[in-house]
Amino acid sequence: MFKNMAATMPGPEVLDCAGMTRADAFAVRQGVASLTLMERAGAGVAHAIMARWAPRPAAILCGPGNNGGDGYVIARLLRDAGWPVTVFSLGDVAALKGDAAHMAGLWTGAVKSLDSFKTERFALVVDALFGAGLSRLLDGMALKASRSLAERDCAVVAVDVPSGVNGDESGSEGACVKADLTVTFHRLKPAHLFHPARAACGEIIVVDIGIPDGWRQGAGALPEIVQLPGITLPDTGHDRAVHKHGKGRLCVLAGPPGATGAARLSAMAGLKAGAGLVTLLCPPASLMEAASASLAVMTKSIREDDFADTLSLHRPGALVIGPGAGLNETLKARVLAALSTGVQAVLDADALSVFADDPKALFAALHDRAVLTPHTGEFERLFPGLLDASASPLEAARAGSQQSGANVLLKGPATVIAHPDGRVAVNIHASGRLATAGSGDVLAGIIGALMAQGIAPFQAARSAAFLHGEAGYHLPPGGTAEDLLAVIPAALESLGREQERLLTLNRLGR
Ligand SMILES: NC(=O)C1=CN([C@@H]2O[C@H](COP(=O)(O)OP(=O)(O)OC[C@H]3O[C@@H](n4cnc5c(N)ncnc54)[C@H](OP(=O)(O)O)[C@@H]3O)[C@@H](O)[C@H]2O)[C@@H](O)CC1
Ligand SMILES: Nc1ncnc2c1ncn2[C@@H]1O[C@H](COP(=O)(O)OP(=O)(O)O)[C@@H](O)[C@H]1O
Ligand SMILES: [K+]
Repeated sequence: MFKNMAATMPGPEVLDCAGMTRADAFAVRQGVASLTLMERAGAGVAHAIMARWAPRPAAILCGPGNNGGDGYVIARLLRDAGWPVTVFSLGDVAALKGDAAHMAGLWTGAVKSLDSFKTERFALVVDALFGAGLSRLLDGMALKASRSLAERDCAVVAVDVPSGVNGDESGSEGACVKADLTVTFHRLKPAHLFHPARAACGEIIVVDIGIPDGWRQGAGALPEIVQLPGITLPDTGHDRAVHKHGKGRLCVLAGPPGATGAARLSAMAGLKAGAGLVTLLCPPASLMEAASASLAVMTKSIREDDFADTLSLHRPGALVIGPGAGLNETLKARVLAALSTGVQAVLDADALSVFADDPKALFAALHDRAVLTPHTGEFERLFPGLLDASASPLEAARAGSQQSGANVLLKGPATVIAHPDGRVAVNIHASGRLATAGSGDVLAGIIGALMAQGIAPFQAARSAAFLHGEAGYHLPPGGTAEDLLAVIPAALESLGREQERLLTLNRLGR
């Protein structure tokens, strides 16, 4: 079920271009020659190619900077391994500087102008035109080459990033190369995580180029990829010394009649994710609908005006508020009342959208015991323009969390979880089968359940995103949100088993 790239990653952090430059400079200060880093980078790409394809006519497209320098290393190593290699250069080879000039000097074959590059003569093309710090849109020969690659069915391998993609950015105004394989160095960059840039990368490999330990010094809190060893799962063992009230009480606010399905999904997800007791708090008119469709989930009728009192009566460890709740003033008042009690809360869907006209009123009441779970549309309503103004969802979620004072979980194929203190995590362990109505309601319930079981909100959100993602891999084709509920126990079981295996390996020192 672990169908992501975690297995090929040397470490969980995400580095932006500035961070990569700092790590590079650190390595050089520690005595690692930058030429050595470039040789290892090129070797990493050449080995990745040879592991996937038998020798075939290959074109290496080299740009004017160090990305092009890597290209000359790749050309030399492939040729030494018996590959028929042709090198094309964007610009004059004599104009290359530093390490790139040195590596070009070690290439003893011919160098043709990129202008003469024709895809139909090659079965594999290495894109070493521009690296992660792309400074402007592709144009001229580079644009022409990227277009011709898109028209032909040859394998394309991008060095560091597909040219046209900036490593810090999730998207670009302009054209970019579409790669089958992208080989990057040391750590993933934001562009490798978020669509549409991610879609241009194809398979992604991270190559260790030997930057010495210590490169993190002074880097601050780096965003990290959520990985199994770092998540906290509910205790689902057979220990008999437990009571349902000790396993976490979760409350979920139900919506008006005809719209209770979303809250019921959250509530059921809460039980499946290990909460001992889950109560749907129902407006009186919804009670029968909610009760008749729920067995293990409890239902309670609540009065119109005293939500804080309702919460003090039920004393939940956590509250989920928003799924199918209805956009009205009552919901606004209930969200603010809940926040004023300090209860740990997941604010989802309508609980976010209802503040579209006055997000500051929400922000003034928020605290770090709350988790906001917007998809991009809801995020835009709370933080107008922030996504567009940010290089990637990673930056947007970080800024949103700092503006609002709450944990923010920004949903998508890669989900970002940000804490107001600056910590950021990205979950990429998720199946596209999660793109089905109601799957976000299930996620909200899982987060609430983990918080109700005593897991701190940021950690609960990270862990829930990973568990929800794992459940997605257990979904059969055509699986709905109801099916997603049904596979949460299997997801818990497989993650628990894998975590146990990793712990055992760790104890054995392997
Ligand atoms: N850091 C490390 O540890 C390691 C890094 N390594 C490698 O180095 C790569 C980064 O190298 P880099 O900084 O030289 O950048 P790269 O893109 O090759 O060249 C910039 C040049 O391109 C130009 N230019 C930019 N956009 C353009 C456009 N659209 N159209 C036309 N021109 C454009 C730009 O021009 P300027 O903006 O200055 O006018 C400048 O001249 C990195 O991705 C990795 O592969 C490895 O060796 C391992 C160790
Ligand atoms: N293509 C995808 N790959 C992985 N996860 C996805 C994808 N599309 C959506 N998801 C996940 O599915 C959930 C959808 O939530 P949401 O947009 O709130 O849907 P709904 O409101 O219907 O419940 C989120 O957790 C999101 O991260
Ligand atoms: K490239």
